[in-house]
Amino acid sequence: MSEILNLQQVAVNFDDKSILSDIGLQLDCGEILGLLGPSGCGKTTLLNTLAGFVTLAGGEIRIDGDMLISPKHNIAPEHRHIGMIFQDYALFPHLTVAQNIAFGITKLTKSEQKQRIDELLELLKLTEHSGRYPHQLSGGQQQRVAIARALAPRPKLLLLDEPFSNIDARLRNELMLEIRQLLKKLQMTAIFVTHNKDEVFTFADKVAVMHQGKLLQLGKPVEVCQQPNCWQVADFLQLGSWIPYSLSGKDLTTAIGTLTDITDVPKMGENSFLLIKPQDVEICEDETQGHNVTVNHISVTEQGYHYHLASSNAPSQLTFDHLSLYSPQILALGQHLQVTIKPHDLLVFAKDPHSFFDN
Ligand SMILES: Nc1ncnc2c1ncn2[C@@H]1O[C@H](COP(=O)(O)OP(=O)(O)OP(=O)(O)O)[C@@H](O)[C@H]1O
Repeated sequence: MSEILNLQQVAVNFDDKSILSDIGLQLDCGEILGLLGPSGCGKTTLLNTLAGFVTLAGGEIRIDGDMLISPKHNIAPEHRHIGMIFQDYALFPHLTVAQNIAFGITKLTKSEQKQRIDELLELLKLTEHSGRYPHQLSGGQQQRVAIARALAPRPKLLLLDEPFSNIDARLRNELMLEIRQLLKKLQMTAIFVTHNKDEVFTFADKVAVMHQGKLLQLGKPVEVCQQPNCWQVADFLQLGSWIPYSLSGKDLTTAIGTLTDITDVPKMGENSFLLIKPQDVEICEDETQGHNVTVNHISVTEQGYHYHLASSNAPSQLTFDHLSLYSPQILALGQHLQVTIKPHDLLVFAKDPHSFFDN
């Protein structure tokens, strides 16, 4: 598959302050990338840099192989063949749906314009709304118009800044699936920004997790979930709970049990914690064993209950106050119980004292 986008060591500064540094990523034709990360990490700045609204301080961007953008060689936004969809859609309020879509294709002949507009109206199920103004449309319909307008000039890359944040939760999933199918049908390469990990898993082929202007991890959603490469990625994606542990030979001990004969013994560094995913914890049915945790919060989920557990009776260096357990079983607040860790591939990370989730 041909490469549409290649970024090497991209850097951006605002007022001499580094906002993006050492960003490298590649996208093949038709791939959809979800950009994820905490507020202020630089997601929108990266989209604006690709679109040409922000200039590079370092590195290079290559679009479709032959277009090279670097600090010494800038290319104006209108010549980059990139379509952008803003969070508030930025439709022209005084233009109809059809006129909004026509905005970027005025160089085509009138009949070519009409053919392209009709095609897009049909593709985005807007035909019956073509004469309406943006204020006469729902949020979802306005978003379709924004997508149609961005697709009209046949861009090589589509950028979407939080495309689903203004859509009510009930329609969001349906719309995400529909737009994903549309982009796939058109073999359109796209990058979208989101705060929501569920959107990434529904909409993206690849996920890029950013933190403080850097790209921490890039990969398929399933890879990033199963093998997060650092504490920030695992924690931002809320992959599990962090509990302390101690190591003795091949035995790894926690407040909820010891895993023996660990072959891949994780190195214990300062501030290292074990990541426990909800599927790694199970309740021991044998009540004669006593208890090692207490239920200190309960929330209801579609599948059952989400319990927050705190360790009880553990030596002080192994205590924890938050371990997630999902179960259909009904437990009471304050109830003591015994849980164990199922043997699994251990994920151990050092906690960064300055990371965003500590604030
Ligand atoms: N025009 C600007 N001038 C100076 N600093 C800016 C400018 N635009 C953004 N920044 C700073 O750059 C950093 C990254 O901002 P950006 O909007 O790209 O983050 P983001 O990840 O998209 O955040 P959010 O998720 O909240 O939209 C922030 O610290 C922000 O304050």
